[in-house]
Amino acid sequence: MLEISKLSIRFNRLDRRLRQVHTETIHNLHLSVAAYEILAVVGSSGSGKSLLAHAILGILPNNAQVSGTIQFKGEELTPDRQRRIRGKEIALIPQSVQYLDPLIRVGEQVEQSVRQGDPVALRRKAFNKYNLADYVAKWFPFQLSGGMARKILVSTATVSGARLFIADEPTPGLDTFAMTETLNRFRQLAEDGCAMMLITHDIEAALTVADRIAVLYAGTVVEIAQRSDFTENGERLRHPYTKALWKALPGQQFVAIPGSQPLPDALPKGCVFAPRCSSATIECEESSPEPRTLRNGEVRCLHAT
Ligand SMILES: Nc1ncnc2c1ncn2[C@@H]1O[C@H](COP(=O)(O)OP(=O)(O)OP(=O)(O)O)[C@@H](O)[C@H]1O
Ligand code: NI
Repeated sequence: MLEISKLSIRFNRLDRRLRQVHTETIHNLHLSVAAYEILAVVGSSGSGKSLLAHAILGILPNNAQVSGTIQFKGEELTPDRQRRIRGKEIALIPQSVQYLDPLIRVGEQVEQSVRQGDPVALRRKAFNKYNLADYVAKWFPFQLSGGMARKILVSTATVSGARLFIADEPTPGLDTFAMTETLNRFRQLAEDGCAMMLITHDIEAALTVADRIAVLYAGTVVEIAQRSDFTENGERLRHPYTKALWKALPGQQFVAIPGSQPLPDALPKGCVFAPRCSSATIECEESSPEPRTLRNGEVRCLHAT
């Protein structure tokens, strides 16, 4: 349903001496999501998750320069097409609850995004699925708790009848029940034939529902793995960063890797992970590896086997 290839995003700005400087925040990124599938995109803060979501929807800031191609249902997503199908065929569940209009009652906001069918009935059904009382529909966003506001954002997207959903960190602020409800709702949508992209830094949540996991690091996808690859010591994982993420989980060895993700304006020349990688060689420092297929997944590492 969605096919992204060679996506790069650069920001142009003027420096203190009024010279144009470019920072590349997403580099040569490849990704696809199919109908009936939940693809999780995991990565730490600043790895480019929200920018990726905004690029797909065509809502990047004006000073962003995009290259590469994004296809939706086999056809290129041009800015014009993005405008036409945004909120209709492709729905965003945004990261920030500030996307709710503060002056419109929340029930009405959900109803406004219905394209087909009875808006009130569909809104009621969505509220019902989420244990939101019907009177909440009359509330304004400021009256909602953080978790309720998230449920409203998810409801707004799900009543739209979209086929591709992009959920940017949909679970923070939700209690365990509400989180399970949300993730089950995504599973249901996938079973109905939708394509779901679940963006999160919570790898454990991702592993409870996703079919495949794309790991984002410093603006590029370093690995695409199957959920079943996250097992035992992580021998089935392909990239050293993914293995480190897996080992860092509380249920595993709970050991963090030293160092931090490089910032977009201080990227290493070669592999983005080389400075933190214990198996890095001179080749890794010299050139950035291209993504390649490996054991039913993808990896961007010279030494992965
Ligand atoms: N408008 C902008 N101009 C310049 N750089 C930007 C802009 N928006 C984002 N960036 C940079 O792009 C990088 C990726 O940002 P992004 O918001 O996509 O991260 P993220 O993975 O969603 O992080 P988080 O988990 O904190 O939401 C960051 O280094 C950020 O500083
Ligand atoms: Ni984000």
